[in-house]
Amino acid sequence: MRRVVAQGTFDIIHPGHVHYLSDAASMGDELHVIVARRENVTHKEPPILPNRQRRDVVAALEMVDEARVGHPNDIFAPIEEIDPDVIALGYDQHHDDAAIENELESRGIDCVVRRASPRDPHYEGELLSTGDIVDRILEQRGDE
Ligand SMILES: Cc1cc2nc3c(=O)[nH]c(=O)nc-3n(C[C@H](O)[C@H](O)[C@H](O)COP(=O)(O)O)c2cc1C
Ligand SMILES: Nc1ncnc2c1ncn2[C@@H]1O[C@H](COP(=O)(O)OP(=O)(O)OP(=O)(O)O)[C@@H](O)[C@H]1O
Repeated sequence: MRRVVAQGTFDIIHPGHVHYLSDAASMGDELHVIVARRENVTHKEPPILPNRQRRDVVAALEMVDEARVGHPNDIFAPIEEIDPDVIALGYDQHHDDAAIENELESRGIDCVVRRASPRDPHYEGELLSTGDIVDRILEQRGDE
């Protein structure tokens, strides 16, 4: 049973997330998703929605076998628990593949690090980024 791990913030779910998770799922037999805790999202605006709500929506997606809110301070704790064969990074995720591979090796976890592919808009106006969705909400509802 080839286990794949995917991860992210997954604030407002959109087709880009669906593409990423489908891509990750195709890399093995079982897809486990780690949903970033709000306090660990420091490289951009923090998510709007609660950890639990973001996890619940990800868990409901058909290609996801299991989803969990990540560890508060050791991002490799869930990796040790899941013991994946593949970690599928998102096409634009800010992580350093080599650094993750080194950490996996130092923890004795036999797992490859791969990158998923990007999903570009299929039509005018399709929004495939949470940040862009929030911007559009602010534009259209911001002054209510
Ligand atoms: C291998 C791996 C393990 C992770 N484990 C956790 C974790 O245990 N807890 C957590 O809050 N975030 C975890 N994350 C998510 C990161 O904290 C980061 O917030 C996330 O990758 C943001 O990606 P995004 O900008 O695409 O949403 C993990 C990420 C990776 C790549
Ligand atoms: N359009 C897309 N195509 C492919 N993968 C995507 C796309 N959008 C997001 N992802 C992937 O989904 C995962 C989670 O993304 P995240 O929760 O950061 O949402 P986001 O839409 O990328 O947010 P933002 O654009 O505000 O940074 C990341 O690995 C990211 O690479």
